[in-house]
Amino acid sequence: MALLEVKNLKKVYTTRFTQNQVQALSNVNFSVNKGEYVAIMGESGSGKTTLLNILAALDKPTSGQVLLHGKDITHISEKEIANFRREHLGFVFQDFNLLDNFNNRDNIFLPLVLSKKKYPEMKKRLDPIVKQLGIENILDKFPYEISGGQKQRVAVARAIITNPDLILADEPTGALDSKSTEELLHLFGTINANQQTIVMVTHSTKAASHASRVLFIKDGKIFHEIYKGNKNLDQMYQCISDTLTLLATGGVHHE
Ligand SMILES: Nc1ncnc2c1ncn2[C@@H]1O[C@H](COP(=O)(O)OP(=O)(O)OP(=O)(O)O)[C@@H](O)[C@H]1O
Repeated sequence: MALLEVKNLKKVYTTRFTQNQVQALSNVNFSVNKGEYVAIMGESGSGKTTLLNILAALDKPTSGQVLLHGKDITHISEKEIANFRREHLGFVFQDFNLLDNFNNRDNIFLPLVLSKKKYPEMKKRLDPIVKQLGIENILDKFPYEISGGQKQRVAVARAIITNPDLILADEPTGALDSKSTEELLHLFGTINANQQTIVMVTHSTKAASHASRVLFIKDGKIFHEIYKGNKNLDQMYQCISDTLTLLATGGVHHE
């Protein structure tokens, strides 16, 4: 069974002042298996953020279903939703979303503290992760004392420490320089090789070429998908670029 199933997803926004209807997603269908690394691409306004917000249970669709392990997350009550997110999802954002009043260790511990885990359990989980991410020597520092690349590593540690079913990443390389981007993509590759499922929204062809599959959204619909298969990074990059050109020129994709 797929880990994540998105079925006939539709989202219509009603604008606040003019009451106009905007169809942000129409009939989106796809599924993600455990251990997959899926990138979602599309032009500005195509519906990526809307989709990610619904997958993150931050917003409700107008109709359709999002099943995680077969459970429809669009019907979780407001009371349960924070717990659900903490237990099942990990988040990595473009702007890191770390708390400046907490040192990096406590930022990483935060989801476990909120889940009322005991300190020995938290420490047991932290040790291998900080080693893997190479952030042992910055744990006592505060987010404002470290670089963007290091902040994103702390954010990744916070995302994976709960062993989430799914990591949702929103433009994770958007604020990073090229060296930190390389490091983060390498890191995502490593955690994905450990069977961590990742769904990442990105504008970066380079970032997307590391994924095992790329979904392209156009006008709120899935326009095309590319599987990495045996392609190397350069071939994947080229395939993605070609599809983006097709998208931008308004082309219709033919299988
Ligand atoms: N709260 C809202 N109210 C009304 N319309 C909205 C709202 N949020 C998004 N939209 C519209 O829905 C469509 C999809 O927007 P969305 O933010 O999902 O696109 P996106 O692909 O994430 O864009 P970007 O890459 O620029 O972030 C757009 O036409 C946008 O103007």
